Amino acid sequence: MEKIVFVGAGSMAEAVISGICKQGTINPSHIYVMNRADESRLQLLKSTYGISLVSADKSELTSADLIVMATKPKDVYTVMEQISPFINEHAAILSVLAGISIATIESGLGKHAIARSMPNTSAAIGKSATGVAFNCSVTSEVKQEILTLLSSIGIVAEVEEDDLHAVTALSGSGPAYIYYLAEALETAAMHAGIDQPTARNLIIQTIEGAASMLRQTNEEPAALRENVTSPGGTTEAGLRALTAGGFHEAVFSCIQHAEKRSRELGSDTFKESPSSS
Ligand SMILES: NC(=O)C1=CN([C@@H]2O[C@H](COP(=O)(O)OP(=O)(O)OC[C@H]3O[C@@H](n4cnc5c(N)ncnc54)[C@H](OP(=O)(O)O)[C@@H]3O)[C@@H](O)[C@H]2O)C=CC1
Ligand SMILES: O=C(O)[C@@H]1CCC=N1
Repeated sequence: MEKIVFVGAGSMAEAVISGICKQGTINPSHIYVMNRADESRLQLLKSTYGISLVSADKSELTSADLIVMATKPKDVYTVMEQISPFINEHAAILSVLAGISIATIESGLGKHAIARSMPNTSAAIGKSATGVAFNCSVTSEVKQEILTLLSSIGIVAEVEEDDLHAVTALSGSGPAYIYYLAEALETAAMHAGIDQPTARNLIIQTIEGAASMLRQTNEEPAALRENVTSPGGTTEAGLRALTAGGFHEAVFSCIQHAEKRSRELGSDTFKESPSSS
Protein backbone atom coordinates (compact mmCIF):
# COMPACT_ATOMS: atom_id res chain seq x y z
CA MET A 1 0.00 0.00 0.00
CA GLU A 2 1.74 3.17 -1.21
CA LYS A 3 -0.74 5.83 -0.23
CA ILE A 4 -3.28 5.74 2.62
CA VAL A 5 -5.99 8.32 3.25
CA PHE A 6 -7.76 8.52 6.61
CA VAL A 7 -11.27 9.95 6.35
CA GLY A 8 -11.86 11.10 9.92
CA ALA A 9 -9.14 12.40 12.23
CA GLY A 10 -10.46 11.53 15.68
CA SER A 11 -9.14 9.32 18.46
CA MET A 12 -9.35 6.05 16.53
CA ALA A 13 -7.69 7.48 13.42
CA GLU A 14 -4.91 8.83 15.62
CA ALA A 15 -4.48 5.52 17.46
CA VAL A 16 -4.03 3.68 14.15
CA ILE A 17 -1.79 6.39 12.64
CA SER A 18 0.35 6.44 15.77
CA GLY A 19 0.69 2.65 15.74
CA ILE A 20 1.59 2.51 12.04
CA CYS A 21 4.12 5.35 12.38
CA LYS A 22 5.77 3.78 15.46
CA GLN A 23 6.12 0.45 13.68
CA GLY A 24 7.42 2.12 10.50
CA THR A 25 5.02 0.04 8.39
CA ILE A 26 4.29 2.96 6.06
CA ASN A 27 6.30 6.11 5.43
CA PRO A 28 4.37 8.85 7.32
CA SER A 29 4.56 11.16 4.32
CA HIS A 30 2.41 8.63 2.43
CA ILE A 31 -0.33 8.85 5.04
CA TYR A 32 -2.98 11.54 4.41
CA VAL A 33 -5.77 12.64 6.67
CA MET A 34 -8.96 14.69 6.33
CA ASN A 35 -11.85 15.56 8.61
CA ARG A 36 -15.01 17.65 8.49
CA ALA A 37 -13.97 21.03 9.95
CA ASP A 38 -11.42 20.90 12.75
CA GLU A 39 -8.31 22.42 11.10
CA SER A 40 -6.31 22.63 14.33
CA ARG A 41 -6.76 18.90 14.84
CA LEU A 42 -5.33 18.23 11.36
CA GLN A 43 -2.34 20.49 12.04
CA LEU A 44 -1.71 18.67 15.32
CA LEU A 45 -1.70 15.27 13.62
CA LYS A 46 0.54 16.61 10.86
CA SER A 47 3.12 18.03 13.26
CA THR A 48 3.00 15.07 15.67
CA TYR A 49 3.37 12.25 13.12
CA GLY A 50 4.81 13.94 10.03
CA ILE A 51 1.81 12.88 7.99
CA SER A 52 0.20 14.90 5.18
CA LEU A 53 -3.18 16.55 4.79
CA VAL A 54 -5.71 15.91 2.03
CA SER A 55 -5.84 19.00 -0.16
CA ALA A 56 -8.96 21.00 -1.00
CA ASP A 57 -9.38 19.32 -4.40
CA LYS A 58 -9.28 15.91 -2.65
CA SER A 59 -6.84 14.63 -5.31
CA GLU A 60 -5.18 12.37 -2.70
CA LEU A 61 -8.44 10.44 -2.43
CA THR A 62 -8.29 9.75 -6.15
CA SER A 63 -4.73 8.44 -6.02
CA ALA A 64 -5.13 6.52 -2.74
CA ASP A 65 -4.46 2.77 -2.60
CA LEU A 66 -6.27 2.44 0.71
CA ILE A 67 -8.98 4.61 2.26
CA VAL A 68 -9.54 4.21 5.99
CA MET A 69 -13.08 5.11 7.05
CA ALA A 70 -12.77 6.51 10.58
CA THR A 71 -15.75 8.81 11.19
CA LYS A 72 -18.57 8.19 13.65
CA PRO A 73 -21.04 5.60 12.33
CA LYS A 74 -23.83 8.20 12.14
CA ASP A 75 -21.73 10.33 9.75
CA VAL A 76 -20.86 7.56 7.35
CA TYR A 77 -23.76 8.13 4.94
CA THR A 78 -22.91 11.81 4.44
CA VAL A 79 -19.21 10.99 4.21
CA MET A 80 -19.73 8.34 1.55
CA GLU A 81 -21.78 10.77 -0.54
CA GLN A 82 -19.00 13.35 -0.25
CA ILE A 83 -16.02 11.10 -1.04
CA SER A 84 -17.39 8.59 -3.55
CA PRO A 85 -16.99 10.88 -6.60
CA PHE A 86 -13.25 11.12 -5.85
CA ILE A 87 -12.39 7.49 -5.17
CA ASN A 88 -10.77 5.41 -7.89
CA GLU A 89 -12.17 1.94 -8.51
CA HIS A 90 -8.91 0.20 -7.55
CA ALA A 91 -8.75 1.70 -4.06
CA ALA A 92 -9.30 -0.70 -1.19
CA ILE A 93 -11.43 0.41 1.78
CA LEU A 94 -10.64 -0.31 5.43
CA SER A 95 -13.44 0.57 7.83
CA VAL A 96 -13.04 0.88 11.60
CA LEU A 97 -16.67 1.95 12.09
CA ALA A 98 -18.71 0.17 14.73
CA GLY A 99 -21.82 -1.53 13.43
CA ILE A 100 -21.60 -0.43 9.79
CA SER A 101 -21.82 -3.42 7.45
CA ILE A 102 -19.74 -4.15 4.38
CA ALA A 103 -23.01 -4.07 2.38
CA THR A 104 -23.67 -0.49 3.55
CA ILE A 105 -20.19 0.58 2.47
CA GLU A 106 -20.62 -1.19 -0.89
CA SER A 107 -23.92 0.60 -1.41
CA GLY A 108 -22.32 3.97 -0.64
CA LEU A 109 -18.96 3.60 -2.36
CA GLY A 110 -19.56 0.94 -5.00
CA LYS A 111 -17.66 -2.27 -5.69
CA HIS A 112 -14.33 -2.13 -3.89
CA ALA A 113 -12.14 -4.47 -1.93
CA ILE A 114 -13.49 -3.81 1.57
CA ALA A 115 -12.13 -4.83 4.96
CA ARG A 116 -14.38 -4.15 7.95
CA SER A 117 -12.32 -4.07 11.09
CA MET A 118 -12.71 -3.39 14.78
CA PRO A 119 -9.46 -2.32 16.41
CA ASN A 120 -9.20 -0.65 19.80
CA THR A 121 -7.38 2.43 21.08
CA SER A 122 -4.41 0.37 22.29
CA ALA A 123 -3.44 0.50 18.59
CA ALA A 124 -1.59 3.68 19.59
CA ILE A 125 1.04 1.55 21.35
CA GLY A 126 0.91 -1.47 19.02
CA LYS A 127 -1.36 -3.45 21.40
CA SER A 128 -4.73 -3.44 19.64
CA ALA A 129 -6.87 -6.57 19.64
CA THR A 130 -8.44 -6.26 16.18
CA GLY A 131 -11.16 -8.28 14.49
CA VAL A 132 -11.52 -8.11 10.70
CA ALA A 133 -13.78 -9.46 7.94
CA PHE A 134 -13.31 -9.08 4.17
CA ASN A 135 -15.67 -8.92 1.22
CA CYS A 136 -15.19 -11.18 -1.77
CA SER A 137 -13.59 -8.41 -3.88
CA VAL A 138 -10.49 -8.60 -1.68
CA THR A 139 -7.69 -10.42 -3.50
CA SER A 140 -5.25 -12.54 -1.51
CA GLU A 141 -2.58 -9.89 -2.14
CA VAL A 142 -4.72 -7.02 -0.79
CA LYS A 143 -5.84 -9.19 2.13
CA GLN A 144 -2.22 -9.85 3.04
CA GLU A 145 -1.39 -6.15 2.84
CA ILE A 146 -4.29 -5.22 5.10
CA LEU A 147 -3.45 -7.98 7.57
CA THR A 148 0.16 -6.77 7.63
CA LEU A 149 -1.03 -3.21 8.27
CA LEU A 150 -3.38 -4.29 11.06
CA SER A 151 -0.69 -6.54 12.57
CA SER A 152 1.51 -3.49 12.92
CA ILE A 153 -0.97 -2.11 15.49
CA GLY A 154 -1.45 -5.33 17.48
CA ILE A 155 -2.94 -8.80 17.11
CA VAL A 156 -5.54 -9.57 14.43
CA ALA A 157 -8.30 -12.18 14.30
CA GLU A 158 -10.15 -12.80 11.04
CA VAL A 159 -13.80 -13.45 11.88
CA GLU A 160 -17.17 -13.81 10.18
CA GLU A 161 -18.61 -10.37 9.51
CA ASP A 162 -21.60 -10.89 11.81
CA ASP A 163 -19.25 -11.72 14.70
CA LEU A 164 -17.76 -8.22 14.50
CA HIS A 165 -20.69 -6.98 16.63
CA ALA A 166 -19.55 -9.25 19.45
CA VAL A 167 -15.88 -8.37 18.81
CA THR A 168 -16.84 -4.70 19.10
CA ALA A 169 -18.56 -5.37 22.42
CA LEU A 170 -15.61 -7.40 23.70
CA SER A 171 -12.33 -5.92 22.50
CA GLY A 172 -13.40 -2.74 20.68
CA SER A 173 -15.03 -1.35 23.82
CA GLY A 174 -12.96 -3.59 26.09
CA PRO A 175 -10.24 -1.11 27.08
CA ALA A 176 -12.97 1.09 28.61
CA TYR A 177 -14.12 -1.76 30.86
CA ILE A 178 -10.56 -2.25 32.11
CA TYR A 179 -10.14 1.49 32.72
CA TYR A 180 -13.48 1.50 34.57
CA LEU A 181 -12.20 -1.35 36.73
CA ALA A 182 -8.96 0.58 37.34
CA GLU A 183 -10.98 3.64 38.38
CA ALA A 184 -13.06 1.61 40.84
CA LEU A 185 -9.99 -0.14 42.26
CA GLU A 186 -8.21 3.17 42.72
CA THR A 187 -11.17 4.76 44.53
CA ALA A 188 -11.45 1.75 46.82
CA ALA A 189 -7.68 1.65 47.45
CA MET A 190 -7.63 5.32 48.42
CA HIS A 191 -10.61 4.80 50.70
CA ALA A 192 -8.59 2.03 52.34
CA GLY A 193 -5.72 4.46 52.97
CA ILE A 194 -3.30 3.94 50.05
CA ASP A 195 -2.08 7.17 48.45
CA GLN A 196 -3.17 7.73 44.83
CA PRO A 197 0.20 7.39 43.02
CA THR A 198 1.00 4.19 44.90
CA ALA A 199 -2.47 2.79 44.24
CA ARG A 200 -2.22 3.66 40.52
CA ASN A 201 1.17 1.99 40.22
CA LEU A 202 0.07 -1.19 42.01
CA ILE A 203 -3.11 -1.41 39.88
CA ILE A 204 -1.28 -0.98 36.57
CA GLN A 205 1.25 -3.65 37.48
CA THR A 206 -1.51 -5.99 38.71
CA ILE A 207 -3.44 -5.67 35.42
CA GLU A 208 -0.26 -6.02 33.32
CA GLY A 209 0.95 -8.96 35.39
CA ALA A 210 -2.36 -10.80 35.19
CA ALA A 211 -2.59 -10.25 31.42
CA SER A 212 0.98 -11.50 30.97
CA MET A 213 0.26 -14.56 33.15
CA LEU A 214 -2.77 -15.38 30.99
CA ARG A 215 -0.67 -15.14 27.82
CA GLN A 216 2.56 -16.71 29.01
CA THR A 217 1.35 -19.61 31.17
CA ASN A 218 -1.48 -20.65 28.83
CA GLU A 219 -3.42 -21.63 31.97
CA GLU A 220 -7.20 -21.29 32.16
CA PRO A 221 -8.32 -18.03 33.81
CA ALA A 222 -10.17 -20.10 36.42
CA ALA A 223 -6.99 -22.04 37.27
CA LEU A 224 -4.98 -18.83 37.67
CA ARG A 225 -7.75 -17.40 39.84
CA GLU A 226 -7.76 -20.51 42.03
CA ASN A 227 -3.97 -20.20 42.48
CA VAL A 228 -4.53 -16.79 44.06
CA THR A 229 -7.43 -17.90 46.22
CA SER A 230 -6.28 -19.38 49.53
CA PRO A 231 -9.09 -21.20 51.36
CA GLY A 232 -10.55 -18.87 53.95
CA GLY A 233 -8.26 -16.08 52.75
CA THR A 234 -8.61 -12.52 51.47
CA THR A 235 -9.24 -13.31 47.80
CA GLU A 236 -12.08 -15.65 48.67
CA ALA A 237 -13.65 -12.90 50.77
CA GLY A 238 -13.24 -10.37 47.95
CA LEU A 239 -14.58 -12.70 45.25
CA ARG A 240 -17.57 -13.56 47.43
CA ALA A 241 -18.43 -9.86 47.58
CA LEU A 242 -18.08 -9.56 43.80
CA THR A 243 -20.37 -12.54 43.27
CA ALA A 244 -22.93 -11.15 45.73
CA GLY A 245 -22.77 -7.86 43.81
CA GLY A 246 -23.79 -9.63 40.59
CA PHE A 247 -20.37 -9.60 38.92
CA HIS A 248 -21.11 -12.32 36.35
CA GLU A 249 -24.54 -10.94 35.48
CA ALA A 250 -23.11 -7.42 35.11
CA VAL A 251 -20.34 -8.56 32.73
CA PHE A 252 -22.77 -10.71 30.74
CA SER A 253 -25.20 -7.82 30.46
CA CYS A 254 -22.39 -5.41 29.53
CA ILE A 255 -21.38 -7.51 26.51
CA GLN A 256 -25.00 -8.14 25.50
CA HIS A 257 -25.90 -4.44 25.59
CA ALA A 258 -22.74 -3.37 23.73
CA GLU A 259 -23.32 -6.03 21.06
CA LYS A 260 -26.94 -4.96 20.66
CA ARG A 261 -25.84 -1.33 20.34
CA SER A 262 -23.37 -2.29 17.61
CA ARG A 263 -26.21 -3.91 15.65
CA GLU A 264 -28.37 -0.80 16.17
CA LEU A 265 -25.58 1.47 14.88
CA GLY A 266 -25.70 -0.36 11.58
CA SER A 267 -29.46 -0.63 11.30
CA ASP A 268 -31.66 1.29 8.90
CA THR A 269 -33.59 2.78 11.81
CA PHE A 270 -30.38 4.41 12.95
CA LYS A 271 -29.69 5.65 9.42
CA GLU A 272 -33.09 7.35 9.27
CA SER A 273 -32.74 8.82 12.75
CA PRO A 274 -29.10 9.64 13.55
CA SER A 275 -30.21 11.80 16.49
CA SER A 276 -31.12 8.56 18.27
CA SER A 277 -27.39 7.91 18.87
N1 LIG B 1 -12.81 5.29 20.02
C1 LIG B 1 -12.66 3.97 20.07
O1 LIG B 1 -12.23 3.37 21.08
C2 LIG B 1 -12.99 3.16 18.86
C3 LIG B 1 -13.71 3.70 17.82
N2 LIG B 1 -14.01 2.93 16.72
C4 LIG B 1 -14.76 3.52 15.63
O2 LIG B 1 -13.95 4.54 15.07
C5 LIG B 1 -14.79 5.54 14.51
C6 LIG B 1 -14.28 6.90 14.93
O3 LIG B 1 -14.39 7.01 16.33
P1 LIG B 1 -13.60 8.14 17.11
O4 LIG B 1 -12.25 8.31 16.50
O5 LIG B 1 -13.73 7.82 18.54
O6 LIG B 1 -14.52 9.42 16.71
P2 LIG B 1 -14.16 10.96 16.81
O7 LIG B 1 -15.42 11.68 17.08
O8 LIG B 1 -12.98 11.16 17.70
O9 LIG B 1 -13.70 11.34 15.30
C7 LIG B 1 -14.58 11.40 14.24
C8 LIG B 1 -13.88 12.08 13.09
O10 LIG B 1 -14.72 12.04 11.94
C9 LIG B 1 -14.60 13.30 11.28
N3 LIG B 1 -15.71 13.54 10.36
C10 LIG B 1 -17.02 13.72 10.65
N4 LIG B 1 -17.72 13.96 9.51
C11 LIG B 1 -16.83 13.96 8.49
C12 LIG B 1 -16.91 14.19 7.11
N5 LIG B 1 -18.09 14.46 6.51
N6 LIG B 1 -15.78 14.09 6.35
C13 LIG B 1 -14.59 13.83 6.93
N7 LIG B 1 -14.43 13.61 8.26
C14 LIG B 1 -15.53 13.68 9.03
C15 LIG B 1 -14.54 14.29 12.42
O11 LIG B 1 -14.10 15.54 11.95
P3 LIG B 1 -14.43 16.93 12.76
O12 LIG B 1 -13.75 16.79 14.10
O13 LIG B 1 -13.81 17.99 11.90
O14 LIG B 1 -15.92 17.00 12.87
C16 LIG B 1 -13.56 13.56 13.33
O15 LIG B 1 -12.23 13.80 12.89
C17 LIG B 1 -16.22 5.24 14.96
O16 LIG B 1 -16.93 4.75 13.86
C18 LIG B 1 -16.07 4.20 16.05
O17 LIG B 1 -17.13 3.29 16.02
C19 LIG B 1 -13.54 1.66 16.59
C20 LIG B 1 -12.82 1.08 17.59
C21 LIG B 1 -12.54 1.75 18.83
O1 LIG C 1 -18.06 3.19 21.78
C1 LIG C 1 -18.03 3.00 20.57
O2 LIG C 1 -19.08 3.00 19.90
C2 LIG C 1 -16.71 2.74 19.88
C3 LIG C 1 -16.69 1.39 19.19
C4 LIG C 1 -15.80 0.53 20.03
C5 LIG C 1 -15.18 1.46 20.95
N1 LIG C 1 -15.65 2.66 20.84
